[in-house]
Amino acid sequence: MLSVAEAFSITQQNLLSLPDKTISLIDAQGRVLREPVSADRDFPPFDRVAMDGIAIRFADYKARKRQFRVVGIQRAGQPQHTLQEPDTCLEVMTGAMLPIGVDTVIRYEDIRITDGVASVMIEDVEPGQHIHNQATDRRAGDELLPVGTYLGPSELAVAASVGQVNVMVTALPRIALISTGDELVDIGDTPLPYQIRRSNTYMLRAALASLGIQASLHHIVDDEAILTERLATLLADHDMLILSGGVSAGKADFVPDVLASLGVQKHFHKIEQRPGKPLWFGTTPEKAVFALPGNPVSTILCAYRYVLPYLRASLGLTPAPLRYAQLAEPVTFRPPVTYFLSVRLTSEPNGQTTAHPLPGSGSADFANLLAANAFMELPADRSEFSAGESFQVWETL
Ligand SMILES: Nc1nc2c(c(=O)[nH]1)N[C@H]1C(S)=C(S)[C@@H](COP(=O)(O)OP(=O)(O)OC[C@H]3O[C@@H](n4cnc5c(N)ncnc54)[C@H](O)[C@@H]3O)O[C@H]1N2
Ligand code: MOO
Ligand SMILES: [Mg+2]
Repeated sequence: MLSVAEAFSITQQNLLSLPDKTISLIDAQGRVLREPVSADRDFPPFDRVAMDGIAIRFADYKARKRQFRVVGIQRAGQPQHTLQEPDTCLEVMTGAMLPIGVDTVIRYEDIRITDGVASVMIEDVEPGQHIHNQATDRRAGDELLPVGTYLGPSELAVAASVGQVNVMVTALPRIALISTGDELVDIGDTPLPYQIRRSNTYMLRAALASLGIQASLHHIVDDEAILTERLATLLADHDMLILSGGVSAGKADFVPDVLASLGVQKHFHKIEQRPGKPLWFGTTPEKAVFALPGNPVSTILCAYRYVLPYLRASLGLTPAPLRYAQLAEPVTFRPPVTYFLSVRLTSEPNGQTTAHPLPGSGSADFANLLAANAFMELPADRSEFSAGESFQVWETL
């Protein structure tokens, strides 16, 4: 059976190849950039006044001059003015171009203007103060957003400022989320004693929404012929299928055989891990299929540990930064497989992240996920884990 690292690496070597798409910047929140965005002008594009007040020649101030006749006003959004005569000043507004002939700004709070003459009240004026000089931050032509950038609020602001009305991003994959199982009824139905409402596909849809993906929801009963027919259609209409249930050893666990019969090449089935051991992954030349174990804790673990990193990489995003936390209490886990322990992460005043174990009652105990907010990955080659030891965590945000 495969280790977690081996299974993960197989998924990452068989990514979806997704086309580029040009979309309006207003719709680009959460998308992944496919062409670099560069500065069309310097940042800032001119010597920019940074405080409301007056602009003077520092040489006048240095020569003990403290009173300046106000000869005009330079507002933001106006062409650049010029200060002609010595011992005069211009009022200047934040965001305006610094006028020609001045080099220092003094705030309104530090002057008094009486009868058109500004008197400087402070003695610590520095040359060039309160001016945000042209090109201090970035230069015209600098690459601002490389390919693979996730477009969040700051990135969209920068793209907007350089005139990117449209951006080229990775097209989102069309994904079908499919629950399987005769015991599962619609959430609007009242289950009979031997039935439950399906929940995994709702959980998966929410997890995928973090990447901007709106997956469709489907349900298929445990009938091999029906499963074959429905999966054939869903496969034809989507880039990726994510199934839940029907991948273990039961009499109704038809999913692996049906996927094989549809020409989906199996890359692996089963990983040395708990929960989520029966995870199945396969591809066709253009599509991918993850068949996740049906127990809800297994489903979500496999989604966050394999499926989301797979989608991130397929979209061209850099991997999410690794996260670690310190165990709050000792943990014992005997089987020689990787144990994904449900934990609640808390952040300490010293900056450390602590993981409080919430083992729950097994991989069907999805109510336990309400208190937990991450899985801690405890390595397979040990069974004792001490308080204070640090291990990788996968947040289930
Ligand atoms: N003899 C063995 N039995 C089992 C093994 C094994 O290795 N040998 N593996 C166990 C493990 S581990 C898991 S995990 C489960 C995986 O089962 P399946 O993927 O085949 O899933 P099902 O049998 O269809 O269902 C399992 C469980 O999950 C519930 N479920 C399924 N889908 C949903 C859904 N959409 N929403 C909510 N709950 C769902 C289902 O009702 C079952 O209770 O197998 C073990 N058995
Ligand atoms: O993988 Mo199963 O999730 O241990 O119950
Ligand atoms: Mg089963």
